Amino acid sequence: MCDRALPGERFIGRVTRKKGSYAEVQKIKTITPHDDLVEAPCEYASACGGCKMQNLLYEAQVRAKEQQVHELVIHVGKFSANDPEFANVMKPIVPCDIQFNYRNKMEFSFGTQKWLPVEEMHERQEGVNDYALGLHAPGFFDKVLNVQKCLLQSEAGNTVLAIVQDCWRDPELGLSPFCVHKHVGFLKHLMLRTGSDVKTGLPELMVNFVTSSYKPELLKPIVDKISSIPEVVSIINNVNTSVGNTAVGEAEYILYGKPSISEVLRGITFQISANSFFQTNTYQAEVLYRLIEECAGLKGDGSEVVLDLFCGTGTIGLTLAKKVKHVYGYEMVPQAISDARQNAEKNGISNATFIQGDLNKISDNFGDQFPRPDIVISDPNRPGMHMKLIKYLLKLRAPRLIYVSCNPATCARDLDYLCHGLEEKNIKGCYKLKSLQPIDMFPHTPHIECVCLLELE
Ligand SMILES: C[S@@+](CC[C@H](N)C(=O)[O-])C[C@H]1O[C@@H](n2cnc3c(N)ncnc32)[C@H](O)[C@@H]1O
Repeated sequence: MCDRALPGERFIGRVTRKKGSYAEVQKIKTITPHDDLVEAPCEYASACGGCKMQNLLYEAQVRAKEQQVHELVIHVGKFSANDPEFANVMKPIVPCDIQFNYRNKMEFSFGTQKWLPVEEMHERQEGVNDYALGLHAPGFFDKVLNVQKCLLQSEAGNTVLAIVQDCWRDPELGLSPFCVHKHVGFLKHLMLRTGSDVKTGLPELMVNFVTSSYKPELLKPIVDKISSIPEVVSIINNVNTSVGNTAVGEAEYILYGKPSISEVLRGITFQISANSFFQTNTYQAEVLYRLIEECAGLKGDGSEVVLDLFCGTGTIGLTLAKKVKHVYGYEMVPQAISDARQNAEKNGISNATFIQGDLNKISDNFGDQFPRPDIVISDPNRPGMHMKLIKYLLKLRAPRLIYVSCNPATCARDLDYLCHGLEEKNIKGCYKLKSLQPIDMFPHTPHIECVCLLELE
């Protein structure tokens, strides 16, 4: 593993960590650059931890992602490339047609220590504050790269960011960034979410200030400025009094406008509140959900039961609900469950039930609340599925299982358990991998999404 090394590039590196056949390498000098090297359009690309592949031609980015999925499926998933069916199973990656302004959510941090590249260190002045608003420098929880603009977020998001950048350091406002070492200061994060007005289709924006205490009078001057932007329909204040620096607050206040924004996916309208999960690339989520529906192979006669695991705000299940008998969704975050129920109601969907629960801690009676599903959709976050859930699914033996994953490494591991079992734990696999479709949801970043179809053997 080497940060910022491009696939195919030849370079000199220093091994910084080694364990068995795994090594971490720090790049020192490029010998032969990658053939598809391009100039990154973003001025922060070389320092920001987000777009690590922006200096690689987009076509080469997706080729590299596809290759990575292939290798993981073979080495971690233990599927054989010599199997004549393997080539049919592995589908070519679906690229994203929109490579900039695609993110509907950005979380910027306020920091007391601005991160500067070595060549700009001399600009630092004694006694002058070093405050920053932007993205964490890779590997530093306390240093923030100051950014004026992010090419991945919406234009409206960049307008708000520019206004906040313009005024938040003004001493007259009395605002201070939260210091992660001393645990003092007020402003923790600025979260920007973009949705779209259901009637007009125009962008609508939620601005969420995460602060260490509730002092609306301190935010009022900034709130007054940004609420004048027509796209801004919601300004929220999440208060997080803990010493931790997460963006989720224990209390939420509305400073302006609505408590949530909306977005339309596959004809269904979704309400999105400040802390609920929603696919971050709306354009490509439309493509992803179409692929999931194709994999589901629904009969369309309203006879099938779908179990939607890790359902978030119910998006996948709700887009299928009109064609099936019933959807049962499971999710850990109570706010997401409440959004899912409201989303069902607002769209006139009465055949969907959403249940809050931790899928890492399922008990022996898990499953008593729903009939045996015809189709299971599982969309866990990066750590993948807990062994308890995998054992449950192997016992449940639903005819079709669609595994949606944002981490091909844990996806390959879980596919191995589901298809090949785990001998040392006496677990027998019972599924056959029918197709694995990588899809690029996040151009310029190393992230890869996969949709896998498994059928009962
Ligand atoms: C990748 S998201 C998928 C959300 C949804 N399927 C969608 O497409 O919008 C994963 C979801 O799993 C939820 N989650 C994470 N760990 C969980 C757990 N242990 N039990 C239940 N839900 C969990 C997260 O809150 C998040 O909403």
